[in-house]
Formats: sequence, structure tokens, C-alpha cells
Amino acid sequence: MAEARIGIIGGSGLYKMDALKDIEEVQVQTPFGSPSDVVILGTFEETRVAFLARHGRNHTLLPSELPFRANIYAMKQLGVEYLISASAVGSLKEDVKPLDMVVPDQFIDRTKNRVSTFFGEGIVAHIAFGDPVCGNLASVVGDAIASLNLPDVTLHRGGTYVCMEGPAFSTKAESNLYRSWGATIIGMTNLPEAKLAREAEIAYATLALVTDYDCWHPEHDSVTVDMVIANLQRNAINAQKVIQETVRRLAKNPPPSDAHSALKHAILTRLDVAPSETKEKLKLLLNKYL
Ligand SMILES: CSC[C@H]1O[C@H](OP(=O)(O)O)[C@H](O)[C@@H]1O
Ligand SMILES: Nc1ncnc2[nH]cnc12
Repeated sequence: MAEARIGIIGGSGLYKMDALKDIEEVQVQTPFGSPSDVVILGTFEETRVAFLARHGRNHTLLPSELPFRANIYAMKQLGVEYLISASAVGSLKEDVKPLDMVVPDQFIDRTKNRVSTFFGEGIVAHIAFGDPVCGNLASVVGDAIASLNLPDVTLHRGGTYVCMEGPAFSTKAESNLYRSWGATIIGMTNLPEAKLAREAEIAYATLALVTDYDCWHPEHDSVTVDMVIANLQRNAINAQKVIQETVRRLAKNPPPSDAHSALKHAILTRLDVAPSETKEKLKLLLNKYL
């Protein structure tokens, strides 16, 4: 059931995509359970797009409770080849200000409680993850932001996103540790998604919307949810514009992506003798290699 080549996962404060027409709410079932909410399929300027609210449309799921595997598998089932995550993040650098946009190119994993692979149960795969986002897709997102000349928004191409477990925000000692590592931004959601998207051979990139200076900055209050939401609401119109421009550019010129063949050299198990239940469960990922 190929329905949409472009998928959007909306994070905190981004629960819908305003410009979609001919909307269908799809309750997708996957071998990994149900996604966070219905997937909204809609049309933007003749391009079919699949939108999913990561925490649910009423924001009912903690980062640690997110059904990451179901979310990414649902996108795969709908035919998604390019996936953009719009996410709220804290800044770990002075020159990355609230309301700025970052398109990160690296991640540091500080999660403790996430399942970040489709594999196991008799089939072993190790994807390459040195470059965890698709550079070509990230360029399209960056170019889309740059083309809009948004007032008061500085674009940062590249940067390292620390993915922490949460739900509590960091301590000052942790925040300063991440700063000493040279990290740029911090959030709680994008790393498991990036890994699973890579396993699913979907190109993935993040549009990170800066909402706060976390808790390290001596001249700014420590991050609170009110701060995150207030800044995201200020940024929401811009974020919608960026997503629309990105979809427009992707529809016109879908870039090649190494992610689209990520499993080619990643599967160690001989699939002809692998357990048939696991092959059945993962058939969407494995079909082209069987
Ligand atoms: C509401 S502040 C913390 C929350 O916001 C970010 O969510 P998302 O990445 O889905 O935009 C952060 O990762 C936390 O989950
Ligand atoms: N400071 C922060 N830490 C973790 N996740 C966030 N999301 C938005 N701001 C954040």
C-alpha cells in the first residue's frame, strides 16, 4: 500500500501539518504494534505526505514510552522514502539561540531505555551509522530554511544532537559535560528514530527548533516546559513554512540517499536458514534481499 513517499514526524508543539488537503486518518498496524497515533495522509501541492505526531496529537506519550519501531515501520508500510523529524531542542552553545534552526549531522546516545533495532529473534544486522542522518536530505532541509529568509532565525547546518532519556531535563553538571564534548543541541527523541529509519532504509533528517538554553547558561533560566512551548508556538509558523518548502523541493528533486540501500551489507545471518517467523515479521525490510 504505497501512499506517500515523504513522511513528517512532528514533535513537541507540532501536532499537525496545516497545509495538507484531502486528509485521511489511517490507523496503521505493524508487527511492532500501533504507532503513537493515527497517521495523517494528506496532499500538499499534489504531493502525498504522511504526518505522525510523535507524542500523539494530545501529547500523551513520554519520550521513553514512544513506540519508535511501530512509528518507523508504519512509515515504511506507507511507502515513505524520505522522513523529516521536526523536533524541539535545547541549545548547548551560546551562538545557537532560542528560535534558531539546526539541521544536525551527528548524534550522541545518552538514552538508557529504548529499543532501537528491528533485528534480533534469529536475524542479526549491523547498519553503518557513522553518518547518522542522510546528508542529501539534510541539505534539502537546510536549503529550504535558507531560501525562506526567516526574520530572527539563524540557520545552523550541522551540529551534534545529544539524545537523553528524560523525562526530567538535564542537571547543570550533565549539561556542562555535553558542552565540554562539543555538542550543539539536546533532545530526547531523535536518535532511536534515526537508527530505525536507517534499518528501514529510509532517508532521515532532523529539523531541530531551538526552544531554550537548557540549564547551563548563567544568564538564562533553566529550561521548563512553558519555555519550550512558548518558543515553539512563536516558531510554529516558521516550522510549517520550512516543512512545506522542504516537501516542495523533495517532490521536484528527490535526492539519492545511501540510506536507501543501508541493509545491503549489514545482514550477517544467512536468510535462507533464518527463522521464518522473523522473516515474515521483517518482510518489508528483507524482501529485496531474500
Ligand atoms: C516539551 S520539552 C521536552 C520534549 O520536547 C522534545 O520533544 P520532540 O523531540 O518530540 O520535539 C524533547 O525531545 C522532549 O521529548
Ligand atoms: N533542554 C532540553 N533538553 C532536552 N529536551 C529538550 N527539548 C527541548 N528543550 C530540551
